[in-house]
Amino acid sequence: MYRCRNRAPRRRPERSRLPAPSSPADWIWRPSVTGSSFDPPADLVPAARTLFGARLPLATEYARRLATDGVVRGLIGPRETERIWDRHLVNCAAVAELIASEASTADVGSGAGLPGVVLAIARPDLSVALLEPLARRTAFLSEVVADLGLDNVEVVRVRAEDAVGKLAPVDVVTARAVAALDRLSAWCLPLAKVGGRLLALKGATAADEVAAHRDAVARLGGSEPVIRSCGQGLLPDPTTVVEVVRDRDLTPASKRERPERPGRSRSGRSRSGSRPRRGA
Ligand SMILES: C[S@@+](CC[C@H](N)C(=O)[O-])C[C@H]1O[C@@H](n2cnc3c(N)ncnc32)[C@H](O)[C@@H]1O
Repeated sequence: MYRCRNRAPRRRPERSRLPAPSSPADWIWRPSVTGSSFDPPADLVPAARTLFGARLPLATEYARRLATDGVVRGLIGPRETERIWDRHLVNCAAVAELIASEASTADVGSGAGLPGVVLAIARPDLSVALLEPLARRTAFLSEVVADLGLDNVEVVRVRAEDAVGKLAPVDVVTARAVAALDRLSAWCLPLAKVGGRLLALKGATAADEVAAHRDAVARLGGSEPVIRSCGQGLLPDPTTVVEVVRDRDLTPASKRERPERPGRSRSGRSRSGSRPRRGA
């Protein structure tokens, strides 16, 4: 059952094997250059400046939200607070180098906003739809998007497989830690335009996943997966991404988005609200 966003936040993280969040005073931070404990650690400042530019303060505010609210509300593990910047912010922002300017994107299984919110901060030219089925997470995402003033982001509470035909096909679908490559391709490729791409942030399992699932990806209308490394020369630990191009449209006609006829809404009513005349 979904929680009401007005209720007191749950105190324990979702995975019960994780310890309960400690108080902010117990969090371990690497040295900061400007004195705020939520700033990037000194060794990541050059990368953070390159990736976020003038929007670095927004990224820092997002880091603060993840490390405070995000932990208290069980959206991110308490141990993640000490690696918010390397494992989450710069790691996700590095993927922006694979995305063309002004692209439309959808982040499937966005969770607390990774990588979608990070990409929206780093790249205000993108439009970003955050797709997430769990109400508690979409509540957090909506608050963050409003508080950070991210006007290039839309939060959509939906399962990826139910979004086909409801969301206009996008140039790029991103996903991190959501599903294995075969299931991910089944969910994500139908959300991309033909010629659009799935960028799956995969880490060390990338090569094994490609070997295990390339046939399934081809059957789902995807290209041969290519492994990309993002943030080379910038990050101590570059981000590994599996890229799949949507080669073919295998979406059943019944699930495709139906373009509106000029002057008519989908209900069959004209924009003025009257029913079309027979034979008109
Ligand atoms: C392990 S979390 C990863 C969250 C985030 N991407 C990250 O890297 O921190 C997986 C997320 O996928 C979401 N998810 C699971 N099944 C999904 C589906 N069918 N469609 C969209 N999201 C889904 C979950 O609700 C959850 O938020």
